Amino acid sequence: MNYQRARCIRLIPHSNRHVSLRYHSQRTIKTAEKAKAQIAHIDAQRPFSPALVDSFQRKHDYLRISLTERCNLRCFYCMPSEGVELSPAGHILTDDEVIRLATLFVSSGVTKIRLTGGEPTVRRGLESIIRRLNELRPLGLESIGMTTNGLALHRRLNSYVENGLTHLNLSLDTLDPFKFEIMTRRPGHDAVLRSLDAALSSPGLRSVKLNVVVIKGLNDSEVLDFVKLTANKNISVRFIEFMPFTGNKWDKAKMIPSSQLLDQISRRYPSIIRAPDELNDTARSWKIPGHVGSIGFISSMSDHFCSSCNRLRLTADGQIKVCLFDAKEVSLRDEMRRGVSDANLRDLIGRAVQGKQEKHAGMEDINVTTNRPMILIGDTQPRMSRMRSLPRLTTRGFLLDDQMLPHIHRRWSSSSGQSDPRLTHIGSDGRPCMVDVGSKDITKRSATASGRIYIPKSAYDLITGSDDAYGADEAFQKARSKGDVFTVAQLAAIMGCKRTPDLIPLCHPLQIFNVSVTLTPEHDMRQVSSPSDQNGLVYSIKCTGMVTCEGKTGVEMEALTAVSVGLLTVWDMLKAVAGKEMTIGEVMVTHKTGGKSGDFTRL
Ligand SMILES: Nc1nc2c(ncn2[C@@H]2O[C@H](COP(=O)(O)OP(=O)(O)OP(=O)(O)O)[C@@H](O)[C@H]2O)c(=O)[nH]1
Ligand SMILES: C[S@@+](CC[C@H](N)C(=O)[O-])C[C@H]1O[C@@H](n2cnc3c(N)ncnc32)[C@H](O)[C@@H]1O
Ligand code: SF4
Ligand code: SF4
Repeated sequence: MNYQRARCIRLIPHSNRHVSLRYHSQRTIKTAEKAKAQIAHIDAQRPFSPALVDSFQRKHDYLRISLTERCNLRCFYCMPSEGVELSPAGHILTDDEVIRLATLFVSSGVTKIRLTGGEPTVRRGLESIIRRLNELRPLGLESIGMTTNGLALHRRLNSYVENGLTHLNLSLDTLDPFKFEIMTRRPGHDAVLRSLDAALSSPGLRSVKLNVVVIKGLNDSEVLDFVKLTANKNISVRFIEFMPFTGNKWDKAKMIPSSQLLDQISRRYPSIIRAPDELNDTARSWKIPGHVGSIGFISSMSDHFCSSCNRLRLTADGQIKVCLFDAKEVSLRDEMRRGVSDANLRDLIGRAVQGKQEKHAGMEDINVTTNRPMILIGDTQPRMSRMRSLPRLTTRGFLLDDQMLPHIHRRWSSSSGQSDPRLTHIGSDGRPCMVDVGSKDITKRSATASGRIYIPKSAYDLITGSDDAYGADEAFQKARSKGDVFTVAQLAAIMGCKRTPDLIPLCHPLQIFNVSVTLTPEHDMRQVSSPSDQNGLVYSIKCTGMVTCEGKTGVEMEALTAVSVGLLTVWDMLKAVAGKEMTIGEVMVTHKTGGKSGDFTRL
């Protein structure tokens, strides 16, 4: 049975908004009431699958599909600094599985699909997925949206639109290229601006929205600059409240409530007026008379919109997630791979939807330790002035100013807890010595380090399993005969870590509790001198090592050794095919806890 949802333009202001976001004219209220009545009438005529209606009578006609866990940026608010462990390739839904599920959801009443990630544009065959989704229009699908960071969009946008993409949300948190690198931990600001231009001049797109996550002390100084963009661009700029997810160092003090931003904008633009929202929209819309575009506030934290929630999400590894903030998931992938029928699949979806909570927990109570990081779910003061304080160049080439340092970067301090440029392993006689840690307290400590080996595409394909073209090549057979690169390198890293005091002369022997090492193949656009393919992609393996112990001194040397040995092992295993082209770099401590000097995180 096909359950079709009523279709009409919904321009209903929400009723449960923060008071300062709420006022609107009597006329708008009448129009809204009329539209509501029309929707109720049409809904009554066309049944909606009960599987998509939850116990609070919310109808879920909006499906967000995460197409990948991978991303070519590393936004600090979205993923932990040590990265995320990716699902093995075989766990990710195939194109056919995505389309089968999308078809089932659309025939049950979903009218809107949004593709997200990770970064959806890094998914192979995205055009074809959009084209196949577009074929679901006769079943009731009305719009195909995508949320993207825009890094690799400008070249392919036309083709996405030709295949059926109708709505584009572009994420860009800053208009300052330096700050962009700090927030995303990658270069590429220019490319995103090019994508924005391409989107605004694409006649096929029905809407272009700009997502700006506002972080106190980082980009809140740019709010009025973003508002200015709406003067002559037909764009909706949405200011998003910073939300907590596993590993993103959320802090209430860094989140600026939407109402505060609205106050700030109203002071500069007193004539600002409330604009109609689309039904179930996450954003409250406002408009400045005379501006072509509009602005919106997504206040997920300070003033949630759960009562009108119509969203379901499908993670890249095929789990249905009924709420962004609920860690519960049900694997549709496993059932499909067991050969379940569509009817049983729909029942399973129905049971998950029935379990949906009324709303997310309060701001302080959201359990961020058990939910996924945002990247795996799919979904500050006057402009930083270089006059105020001289920017500093960090070792990774990032510019930081003094205001940002307390929020995002704690500098190392010496064992005495004071900032001290003295070399602790050189004694007063100028000779090498170990640091006497006898008087220090035993504390629980951890350190995470990471590093990267850049490799050519052919080697990347070989170890990630997409190397059919090289199957017969002797050098490749030799490299392969050494075994699974990832497993061997992981073991080598763990063993290397345990030998740290034998390798580094003045290191203390420590009793290590745990060593965890991950190796992640990545390909993305970078400005490094490593060889890239014809699309400008650079291929690398990132090694991350986390070590914990209880002791009188830290384990950062152990974490660094683990990473270095892991990367050297990848080199050894690949040298037959890529020896002269590989580069090892970016070895650094990214996170540290415990000890007198306290916690440290490097962005
Ligand atoms: N609480 C909550 N916030 C959400 C949800 N989906 C998206 N958001 C918020 O909306 C922001 C922008 O997400 P987008 O991917 O652009 O999606 P959207 O705003 O729903 O997109 P539209 O289809 O244009 O309404 C995210 O950063 C979240 O803050 C949701 O289901 N629940
Ligand atoms: C997870 S991303 C995935 C799609 C794509 N990679 C992108 O960045 O647009 C979807 C949206 O979530 C937003 N987001 C990520 N982490 C967030 C957080 N902690 N709080 C609020 N929004 C967040 C991003 O800014 C982006 O607009
Ligand atoms: S917000 Fe988007 S671009 Fe940034 S790390 Fe997350 S998935 Fe990638
Ligand atoms: S928090 Fe959950 S219930 Fe609330 S709007 Fe988001 S997905 Fe819907």
